[in-house]
Amino acid sequence: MLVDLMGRMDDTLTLAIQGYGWLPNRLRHSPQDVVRTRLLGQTTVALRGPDAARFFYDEQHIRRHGAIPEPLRGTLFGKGAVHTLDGEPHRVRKAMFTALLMNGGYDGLVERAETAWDAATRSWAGRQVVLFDETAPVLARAVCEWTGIPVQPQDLPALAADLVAMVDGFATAGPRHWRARRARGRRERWLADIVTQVRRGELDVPPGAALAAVAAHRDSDGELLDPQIAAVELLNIIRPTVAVTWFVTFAGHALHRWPEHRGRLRQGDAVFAEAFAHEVRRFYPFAPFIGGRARTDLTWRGTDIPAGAIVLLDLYGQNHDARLWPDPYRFDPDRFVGREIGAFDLVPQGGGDPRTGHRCPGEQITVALLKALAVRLARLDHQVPAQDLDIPLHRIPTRPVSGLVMAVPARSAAPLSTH
Ligand code: HEM
Repeated sequence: MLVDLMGRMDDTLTLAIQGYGWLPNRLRHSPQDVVRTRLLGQTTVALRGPDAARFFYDEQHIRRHGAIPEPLRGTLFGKGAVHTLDGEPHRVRKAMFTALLMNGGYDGLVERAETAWDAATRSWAGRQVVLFDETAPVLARAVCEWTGIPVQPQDLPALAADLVAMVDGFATAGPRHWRARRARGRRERWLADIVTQVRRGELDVPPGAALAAVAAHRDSDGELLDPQIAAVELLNIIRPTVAVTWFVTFAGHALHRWPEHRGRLRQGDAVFAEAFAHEVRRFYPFAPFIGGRARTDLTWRGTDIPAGAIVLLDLYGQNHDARLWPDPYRFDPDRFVGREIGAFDLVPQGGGDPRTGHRCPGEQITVALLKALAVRLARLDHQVPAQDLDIPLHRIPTRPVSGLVMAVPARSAAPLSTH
């Protein structure tokens, strides 16, 4: 921890050094699960636990406008994104996402991902492949087909690389960050142009496809989205879908480390596959925390939170809290078999109600894709040769260093159906 010129402690450097460990380390010594510190020179209060999540997701307490620092807006989310809205403008924009992404709105996406995966695995026969690198174009193909965004097959690898770069570079300075910014600029221009073509009737889009819905969406002011903002929101569908690559790679890691889970997945046990997907999302590190700003002067468990202060909710720490998850560092999908998951318990993608709050609207899609691809991965005949499978916790976002190299024998080409 550093001390600023006024003698106040600032945790920015510690966060950069400790990554996922930073908040759990700071909160370990707080019986009230709250810690007050400074980030980027600003008062910051970090909270953990289901009650804290309820407090955090109360719109009377926390606003999102002005909460996301520019380096994150310029890479991960985009300027003017749904993530940064509050109140009625948020609800109207969010309704577009929940209609497209929840409760069967995503029909067809998983099937497309399975088809793309099967085509890819046929080309893996007799080769060594990197699971991370192979999965991203599979998901990019599936989500572009599903949203109606036109992409030539030969352009998919570059698109997948740009979408991965936007996620990979949000929490760092240096080359990864600049790669992310360039990727975002390039893809926003491309998609803004596509939206304009759709509006002019120059491009055919299947009715009901996400591209058509975003192009036609009207915000709470009754206006169509500026093409730039429409591009940002289309990226907020295709980028995180491709980000499921991280979880698929973690699933591959889990199957290698704990091969005893392979059998039930291979059999296509749907209840177990869903539990496995939840355990991957709980166990492995992805989103470390989320942030907002205090609307007014607040108090949480005796700690004052001044109006305007940054408020963080520790997602990674909550997903590894032994009070919620006994033996939290044991990878145990069975903990989710028969367990009702509360709205504020399992928070890899935020908490609360996605319809009214900022919780991720892509959670059902994430689980459905992960279930389907974990089953296929378990059925894929492959070896995991010696490699660096370390998952460094100081790096945000992290992944197995090798990306998970798999050696696929020549005769394992034929995929097995999950149906
Ligand atoms: C790869 C797995 C994913 C992870 C780890 C993840 C994580 C998150 C997190 C932590 C949030 C912020 C919640 C909050 O601020 O309260 C979020 C929001 C969001 N996610 Fe995801 N997500 C994933 C997949 C998806 C998918 C597949 C989609 C869409 C297809 C999606 C679309 C969104 C959108 C639009 C928001 C903004 C919601 C709002 O501000 O109201 N995410 N996600």
